[in-house]
Amino acid sequence: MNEQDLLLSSALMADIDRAAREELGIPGVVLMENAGRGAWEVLRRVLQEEGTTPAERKTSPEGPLVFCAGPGNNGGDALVMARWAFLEEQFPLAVVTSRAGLGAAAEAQWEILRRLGLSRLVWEEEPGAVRELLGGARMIVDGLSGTGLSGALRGSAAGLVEAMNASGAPIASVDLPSGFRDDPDPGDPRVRADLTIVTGYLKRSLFTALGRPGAGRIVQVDPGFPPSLVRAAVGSGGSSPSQVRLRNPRDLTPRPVPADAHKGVRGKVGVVGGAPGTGGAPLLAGLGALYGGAGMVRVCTGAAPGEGWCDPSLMVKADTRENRTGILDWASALVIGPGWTDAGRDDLRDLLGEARQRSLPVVLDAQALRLLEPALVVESPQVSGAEKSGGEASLILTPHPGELAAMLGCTPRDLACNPWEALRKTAEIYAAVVVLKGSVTCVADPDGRISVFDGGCPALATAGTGDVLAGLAGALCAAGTEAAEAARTAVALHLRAGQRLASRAGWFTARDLARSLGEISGGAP
Ligand SMILES: NC(=O)C1=CN([C@@H]2O[C@H](COP(=O)(O)OP(=O)(O)OC[C@H]3O[C@@H](n4cnc5c(N)ncnc54)[C@H](OP(=O)(O)O)[C@@H]3O)[C@@H](O)[C@H]2O)[C@@H](O)CC1
Ligand SMILES: [K+]
Repeated sequence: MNEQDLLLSSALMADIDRAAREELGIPGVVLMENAGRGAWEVLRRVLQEEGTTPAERKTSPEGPLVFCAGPGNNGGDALVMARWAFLEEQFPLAVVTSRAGLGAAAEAQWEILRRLGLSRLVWEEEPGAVRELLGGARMIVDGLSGTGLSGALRGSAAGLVEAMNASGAPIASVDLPSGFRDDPDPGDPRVRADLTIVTGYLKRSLFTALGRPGAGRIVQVDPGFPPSLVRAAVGSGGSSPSQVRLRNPRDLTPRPVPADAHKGVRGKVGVVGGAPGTGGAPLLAGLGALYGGAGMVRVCTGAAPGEGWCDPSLMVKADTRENRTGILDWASALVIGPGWTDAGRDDLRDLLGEARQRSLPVVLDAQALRLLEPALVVESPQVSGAEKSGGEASLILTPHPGELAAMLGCTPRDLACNPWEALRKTAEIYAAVVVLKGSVTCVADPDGRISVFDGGCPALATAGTGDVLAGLAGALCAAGTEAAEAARTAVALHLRAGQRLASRAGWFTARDLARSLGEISGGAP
């Protein structure tokens, strides 16, 4: 399976599944066998690894693997897994189905198990016995629903999901944690999985703010889809608007700096922000830029002199009209917004306009995103990118979900459920690169591509880390990297620095993060 990093909607995955069967004539039972056997091999490896079960789950080492199957092909996959587990004779196991009547493919798989001598419990008929079984499971395999779910899980399956979550046993979901769908509601019943074994391509619902915490570790198996099908479905060019890809942070590194590069050629970053009480933010952005390789950083701050002072390497000036003009003439990229509040709003809008006129790359962060008002209505068809963007200069927006929601007139909850179209439209309409920050961070290009970065850690969600990111993106732009690549590289380096610090030192501050960034972007091993 090529294109392994593509994130697809469940609906598109179901289309590809159908095309494999109907257009290419690959029997569904073959795909199911490949999916189920591959998923079992993943699960067996996980069971054999030491300490893979999360501490908060109770494990019953001698307990059975409980395979829970729904009526569809997702249930069929789980029953194929049960067969391979049974044939290996290593693990005690039990089978549960949500209801007695199954669809044809799942029924065929159950019939094989029945003839092999296995029995099953039916949730609808014996809920008490099923609860008891689940409570003593070594691991629950969740095959209630996958890409075929329509609407929120209802009826017996919803009840079984609740019982699985309440059991306290670890859960491995097949393809998707049951209940996941393309357009979910936060209140949907859904499995909270420790491991998700994806059959086929990765699904977008796993990488939203709502979905990611409930998917656990994500592993892919290939049921044998011809890659031509997915290429035909999403477009083989790099700019298809429907392309959402998972990126490995290790694949993105800053451009090498020549050994003789002096500070003048490594880029000059100007930071404008700060207000009384939030003086640390622009300085942290400045540090992010310095540790990201900028040769020089100037900060214009509206905070009181000395407030948040953190490093003598930063050239700090008061935020006056004169100093702003000076920074415009001097900088090779600007970061506008860290720690800024509303004071002098028109002035700052002028600064943004002037920077854009001069084709100076700009990173717009925090409250300064409001300079892009009037509020954008995402659906608004009459607003073209050219009218809104005001030129070709590169613009990077770095909102958190609350800030993006305010720009779009939606709620953070909407973005948590399904951010893809909102992100794509925002990038297109502003002709900007949009970095939506979170435990999963997404970078949307104006041409419609979205890069997804997984693996955020709680320590990265600490005050000031976003300022460091904005400064780093500014440094990469100042060094001549194109805006989208600069934003993606900044997110990747920021994530790696955070992961590295968290594994070494646990909690950390934004200032520590900036330093760690220096090690990584400077090429320390
Ligand atoms: N693509 C691939 O790579 C391959 C796909 N494969 C696998 O197939 C999976 C897709 O299978 P699928 O299409 O049969 O649907 P699935 O996810 O089992 O769930 C739907 C079932 O649940 C039911 N149901 C529906 N809505 C409901 C609701 N709101 N509340 C309650 N119940 C609801 C509905 O039954 P109904 O109630 O309509 O009788 C239906 O039977 C996919 O995720 C992957 O695991 C592999 O085998 C091969 C390679
Ligand atoms: K499932």
